[in-house]
Amino acid sequence: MEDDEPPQLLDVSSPEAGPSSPTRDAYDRPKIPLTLLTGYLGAGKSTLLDYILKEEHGYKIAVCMNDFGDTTDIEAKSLTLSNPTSQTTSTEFLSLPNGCLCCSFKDMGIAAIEEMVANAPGGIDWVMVELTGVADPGPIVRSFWANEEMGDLILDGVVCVVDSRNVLKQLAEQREGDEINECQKQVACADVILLNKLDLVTPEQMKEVESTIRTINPTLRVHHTTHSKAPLSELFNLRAFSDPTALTTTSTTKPQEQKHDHSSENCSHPSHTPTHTNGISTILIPLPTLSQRQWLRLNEFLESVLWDNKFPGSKKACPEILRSKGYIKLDDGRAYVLQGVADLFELKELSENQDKDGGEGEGQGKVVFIGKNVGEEMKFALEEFVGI
Ligand SMILES: Nc1nc2c(ncn2[C@@H]2O[C@H](COP(=O)(O)OP(=O)(O)OP(=O)(O)O)[C@@H](O)[C@H]2O)c(=O)[nH]1
Repeated sequence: MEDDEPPQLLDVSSPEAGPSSPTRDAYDRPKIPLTLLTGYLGAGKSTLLDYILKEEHGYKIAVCMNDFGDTTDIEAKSLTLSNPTSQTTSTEFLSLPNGCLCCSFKDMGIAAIEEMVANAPGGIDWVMVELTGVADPGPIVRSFWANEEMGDLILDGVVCVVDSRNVLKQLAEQREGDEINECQKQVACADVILLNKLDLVTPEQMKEVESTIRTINPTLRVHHTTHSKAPLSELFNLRAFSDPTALTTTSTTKPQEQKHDHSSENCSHPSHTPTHTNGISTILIPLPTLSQRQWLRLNEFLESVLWDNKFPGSKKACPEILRSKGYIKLDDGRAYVLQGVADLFELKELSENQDKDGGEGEGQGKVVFIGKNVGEEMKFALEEFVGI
């Protein structure tokens, strides 16, 4: 997108979405969608929030930031505009001219965020929570997701901003005991990546960055940005934890493009052979239509691998899984989508409509595991245990 081009305001695929329906229910449930924002130190997270807080996009977004650090100008402006006579310097809670709310976020628990949203003047359409640059998003994603049943928020997706100039170096940073580093975890856990600082890399460097990022996480939607300027429609309504098309909509959007581009150059699909990058690897296991028995065996396999960290029926430890996704078809016509973050996973049955909406490639069942040293062993073990 060009600098002076207005952002795309609404996701037309989501008729409920929009500024005219502030209490809309994006999931047919009275819950407020929440986006987690990750990215390594200096990648451009605050720049993205700054952009969102200033743009006229029509959403009432509550933005929870780690601190107001780089946004003192917003703070000053909003305080002046909302209450010109006020001398207050409070940075607890700011109402911005475009309807957004901004709050300082330090060790703020989910309950506190929910309370803040419930008490927000005029209501809130969306919540964005920025994590620190060195945060491992896995446990945080897991907590928000686990809280959904009981809470008022629903996790829409994880957006990760990447400094395209430095990310290869950051991904390669060694940690004690060959641990997966934070940058790798952030990429592995993301649903959408902004390959930011496009102005600081050559097209060849960008290509290398994108291919490395996709090797770590082949299920990503990728946007190339400068100063984190991505249309909200590309960041919101991802339904990453409930969307049957999550595995088939990987795409790249370059700044001048408004729509997903599925050309072979820009669209990457998960590889069937494991791909390794700095200790993180990914495997896609194609699944045939499963019988009832095979379906139960698959459930057992997932429980053993994700909960007990073992291959079923064996004492052998299996690789640490950071993220799992899948689409499973049964021979009785049912279809399920698998979403997993670390040991937490969910198999959600798709309604006929959702399944029809699955888009290209939904006919092929598959499971994708992203984790440390995930290899063919995982594929062989699953195939043998499930009997496919
Ligand atoms: N040249 C260039 N600079 C950028 C771009 N995006 C952000 N920056 C600059 O990069 C620096 C870091 O950006 P921030 O938005 O503060 O990064 P952050 O991810 O919030 O950083 P932490 O809070 O340290 O985790 C700032 O000086 C931004 O102005 C870009 O696309 N191009």
